[in-house]
Amino acid sequence: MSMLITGIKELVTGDPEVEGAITDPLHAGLGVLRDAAIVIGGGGEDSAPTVQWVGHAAAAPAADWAIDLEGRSVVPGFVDSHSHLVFAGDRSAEFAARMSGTPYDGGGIATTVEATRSASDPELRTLLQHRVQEMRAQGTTTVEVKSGYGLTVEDEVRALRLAREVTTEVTYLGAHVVPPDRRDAAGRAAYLDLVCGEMLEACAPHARWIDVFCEPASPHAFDGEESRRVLEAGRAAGLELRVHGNQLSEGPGVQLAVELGAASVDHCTFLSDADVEALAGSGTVATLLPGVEFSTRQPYPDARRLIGAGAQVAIATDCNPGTCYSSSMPLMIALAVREMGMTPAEALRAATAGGAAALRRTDVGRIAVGLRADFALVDAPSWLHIPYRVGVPVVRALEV
Ligand SMILES: N=CN[C@@H](CCC(=O)O)C(=O)O
Ligand SMILES: [Zn+2]
Repeated sequence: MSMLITGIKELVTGDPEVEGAITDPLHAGLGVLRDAAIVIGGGGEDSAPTVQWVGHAAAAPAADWAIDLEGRSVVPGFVDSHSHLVFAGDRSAEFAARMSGTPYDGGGIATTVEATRSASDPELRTLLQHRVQEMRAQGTTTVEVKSGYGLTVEDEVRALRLAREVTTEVTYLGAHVVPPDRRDAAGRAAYLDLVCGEMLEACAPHARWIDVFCEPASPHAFDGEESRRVLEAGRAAGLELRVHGNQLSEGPGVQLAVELGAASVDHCTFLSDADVEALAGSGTVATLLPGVEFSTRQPYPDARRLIGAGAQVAIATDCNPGTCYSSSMPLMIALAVREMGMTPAEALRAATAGGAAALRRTDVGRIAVGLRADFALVDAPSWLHIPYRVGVPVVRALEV
């Protein structure tokens, strides 16, 4: 069975080469078709429908069924390549303190670890499912989910098992922080042994990725050498690499990520010229998390400097209880445009194809023949309404 989706005022394909795409600078890199249609087909119990045809509505082939979007717009489903959705507890008071000047240093993570360990599986599952639904309701169709609020073998495995119920993009983050009861030198060394040994062995079968919070400026996180050890152990266990780097200060995270061939280094708030240069010539995506800067009152990363140098950029929510409790990719797009100087087209691309690159995925982030039918519906005549109508729920995942 095939279905024709027609009445699309603007269709963002993400393929700049698509025939008939608008060529002006406002739409650069997006492959936008006006008055467009899509035909999807296939799919069944175990597989999603795929795109069979994309083009101007006037040239659309017949299909078994048709739906008319009556002048709304369609974009690729957002790819949120960085989130920490498996947690319990509340840290709103920490947010309030930051708004009146208390700096973020990662110390609050311990509060979430305690609450998460105390929650039952059904409680955590319900919280996780609710957050994923919240994301879909705002246009996100692919999400990466990290562990990192368990910090024992059992609790990290549990977080990964739960994450695997909602996504294939599961990340082992035992190296989020050193647990508070292990902060002396011996305890720290023993925790690192655990993260790279028994905990890794138990977690690797449940994850695709390994991540580390590389931040020498935080007493809770890991320095360059510790991070290298974590990443190399993860790689030896068959995991692919991603890094939290350069969030609170210039540091070794970016260089390490590039050197080890990580798919992405995330935050990139404080970068040296050498960091920018390294990213520009690399296969490592710079993932920017503007909601973190919003919620921690930090300066925003310099997206123009990265884009100008030729680095590949993604944006993601980092949805977590500490630095950014927002699941909204539309808000991240708006912040990227308003606060980081990205054009609307660059921001939308970073939230779709950029996120896909950060997850090394070629099957999402674009709308093209042969790819999964993975779309978000914009209740407006133009995709530009995503940042333009900031705070208004104009975009949601399109269920087909
Ligand atoms: N910086 C490290 N981890 C998270 C924050 C976690 C938390 O504060 O609970 C982040 O990406 O910002
Ligand atoms: Zn994070």
